[in-house]
Amino acid sequence: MKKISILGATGSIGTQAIEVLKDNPDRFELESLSIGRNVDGLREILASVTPKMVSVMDEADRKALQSEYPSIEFISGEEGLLAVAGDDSDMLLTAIMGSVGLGPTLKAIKMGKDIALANKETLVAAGEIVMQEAKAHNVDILPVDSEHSAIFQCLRGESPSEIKRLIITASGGSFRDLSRDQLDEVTLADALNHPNWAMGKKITIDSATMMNKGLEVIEAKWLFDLDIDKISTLLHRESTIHSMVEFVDNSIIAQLGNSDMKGPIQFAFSYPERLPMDNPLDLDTLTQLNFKPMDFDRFRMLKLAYEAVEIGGTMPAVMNASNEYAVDRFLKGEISFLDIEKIVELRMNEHKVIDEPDLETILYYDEIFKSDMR
Ligand SMILES: NC(=O)C1=CN([C@@H]2O[C@H](COP(=O)(O)OP(=O)(O)OC[C@H]3O[C@@H](n4cnc5c(N)ncnc54)[C@H](OP(=O)(O)O)[C@@H]3O)[C@@H](O)[C@H]2O)C=CC1
Ligand SMILES: CC(=O)[C@@H](O)[C@H](O)COP(=O)(O)O
Ligand SMILES: [Mn+2]
Repeated sequence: MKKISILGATGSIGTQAIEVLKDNPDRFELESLSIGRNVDGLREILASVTPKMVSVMDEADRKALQSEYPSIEFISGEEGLLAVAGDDSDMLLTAIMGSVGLGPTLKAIKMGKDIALANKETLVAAGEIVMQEAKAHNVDILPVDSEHSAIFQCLRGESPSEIKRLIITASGGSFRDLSRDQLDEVTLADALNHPNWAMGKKITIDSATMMNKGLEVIEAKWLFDLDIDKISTLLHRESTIHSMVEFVDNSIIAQLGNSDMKGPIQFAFSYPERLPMDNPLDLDTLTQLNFKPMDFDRFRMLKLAYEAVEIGGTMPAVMNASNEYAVDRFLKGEISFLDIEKIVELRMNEHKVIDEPDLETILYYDEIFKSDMR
């Protein structure tokens, strides 16, 4: 029995992960979990599973929940996230949103736990440090992000030296059929309407700005240890091909599936085995697969991400933190859609890069650029 813990259990990935655990009760056991502030969502989870420990964001929630569920240990704040990361499980699913996942992920790695990684912001902010620690502690980082799970599957049994390039597919997001001029008028509700995937709010906005693809390009660089010029993107509106790998002999291997994250989550949990699943892709009704070259003038956030990774040092962390800051303000209705891009670009331009930053330096800039403090 594999013991699994979840950071971000009330979210889109977290709730689907709990479904996967419940679908496979003879294989996986939930050890502990964290949530933020969605206490009703937590109550729904606790109606069908009983973890040993639960971390919540606020102390007031912890106190109330502790009296409601006396058999579960409740902890709060950052200490709570670190306690879940440091528990007795074999694997940690990082389904928390944002770079707040970095500290707990490193803690779990140092404890020798394998990581099922959904939280891409962690690798964008500190990919080099995280991958070095994983190597030092002999820990597997198993991708949950659909594109990276696809690439991971395409690369099974292949030699890294024979990779010509990764081809990360992009749906184009909520505004893919609009010109840049038309983006002046778009609303939050429009932005949250992803054409193919039901996901949390922050990643849905990232998909609409194409920053999601930027984060994914950087995530792929670290996960697969490749130079950035071997990582390409391609518009593919159906999201049926989750991603592809082109090899030196021009062969292209793709992984296909429905827009259902239970597949990548379950594969990360069961790897190297595959377990049966429902919801197969129906090839009989799949009539078309469309492809279009990426348009870097239309989707400038993706260009910024390539620039950030080329510059290196603290720049990817600064880009990520600035994006978290701007998306949060857009979600609160404080800025317009195009302001997200303006803020990220402005903050990146202002930043004096520190080369080869240590963890403390990354955390320092992460905090500053995620706030109004700078
Ligand atoms: N959704 C998807 O299909 C995919 C998501 N990902 C990545 O997975 C991660 C999670 O995404 P998603 O599930 O969509 O996000 P959601 O917003 O749906 O869920 C986020 C989870 O993290 C918790 N959380 C958020 N901020 C904090 C915080 N500061 N402290 C403690 N807990 C916090 C939330 O708690 P609460 O709600 O209780 O406040 C919730 O449980 C992201 O990094 C995303 O990029 C990657 C690929 C696909
Ligand atoms: C499900 C998943 O992995 C998301 O990251 C998804 O890929 C978003 O799609 P786009 O960013 O291509 O719109
Ligand atoms: Mn993805």
